[in-house]
Amino acid sequence: MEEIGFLGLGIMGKAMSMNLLRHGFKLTVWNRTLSRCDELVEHGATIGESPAAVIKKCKYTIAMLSDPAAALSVVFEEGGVLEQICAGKGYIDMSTVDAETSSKISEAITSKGGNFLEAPVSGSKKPAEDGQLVILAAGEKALYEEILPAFDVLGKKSFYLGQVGNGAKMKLVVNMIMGSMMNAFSEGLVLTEKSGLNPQTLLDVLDLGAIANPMFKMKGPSMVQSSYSPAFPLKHQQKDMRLALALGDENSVPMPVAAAANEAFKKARSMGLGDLDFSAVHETLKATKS
Ligand SMILES: NC(=O)C1=CN([C@@H]2O[C@H](COP(=O)(O)OP(=O)(O)OC[C@H]3O[C@@H](n4cnc5c(N)ncnc54)[C@H](OP(=O)(O)O)[C@@H]3O)[C@@H](O)[C@H]2O)C=CC1
Ligand SMILES: O=CCCC(=O)O
Repeated sequence: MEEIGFLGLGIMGKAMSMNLLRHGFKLTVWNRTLSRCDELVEHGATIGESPAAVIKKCKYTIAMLSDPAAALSVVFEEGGVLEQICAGKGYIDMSTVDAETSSKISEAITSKGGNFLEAPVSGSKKPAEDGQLVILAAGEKALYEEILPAFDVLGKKSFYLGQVGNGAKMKLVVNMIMGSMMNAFSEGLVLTEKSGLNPQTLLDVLDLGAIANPMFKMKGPSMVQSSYSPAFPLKHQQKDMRLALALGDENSVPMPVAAAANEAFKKARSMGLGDLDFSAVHETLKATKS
């Protein structure tokens, strides 16, 4: 396949680009904090000095950026994607953003003749390292088909969901459910301890029943030990709750459970826990229930 550009080498972008390099893809990478490119260069990537320089060099460029503000700035600011995007080039934004942000980016790219696909992912650091993400793509179908060889390396399954915005919405619904579940799980763990039971026994019981799931299994033991090394930073989960609640607002869908979960994530941010794993919301519940 043609050389691929990659913008944004945070937790996910680094793991995804390492995986592409391991599978023989040629990559040109860019990150706002340029030193984060060094490890990728050691593994064979080339550095592009700006998003525009990456777009100029590569037929396809993937972005994995923190939030709507970052996704917009990489496209629209000086040295950004728009300066070099043109007919025959494809831009694939895999960041988790809202449909409005994605549509703005899509309109700008397509007005210059480029092709656009949004493709947020379900799955975190480890699935990104192992090529086990679930890809929620929407936008230009032809670009989806052209980029499938890369998606096949990055993920275990890709969904094509139709028009731009549908991938963003699906991703926000999934993360809204995940954030709500994390809060219910955390309350259960606190209640277990406060009522004199062993939280490890709760984990064993949950894992054998109807609500067993990979998130409880993976995060439970570290939450019991108050250990929150970031796989999915809490500040990004709160961003996703906020964007999902706005989607609920737009569609007149009452979401009292998600709204309460969002407040808990906001509280965690106010306690300085935003850069820890989203499971650190557990600390806020422990604090309020002691
Ligand atoms: N971590 C996870 O488990 C998952 C995350 N996601 C989503 O993927 C995206 C990336 O997440 P993750 O890798 O965890 O996040 P990180 O916080 O680790 O990385 C964020 C990236 O965005 C860049 N960035 C932030 N602001 C700007 C800006 N204004 N201009 C240019 N670049 C900017 C950062 O650059 P710099 O290094 O300079 O700060 C960094 O490369 C998010 O949208 C997140 O919601 C989706 C699935 C799972
Ligand atoms: O957006 C982050 C999702 C994390 C996960 O699916 O485990």
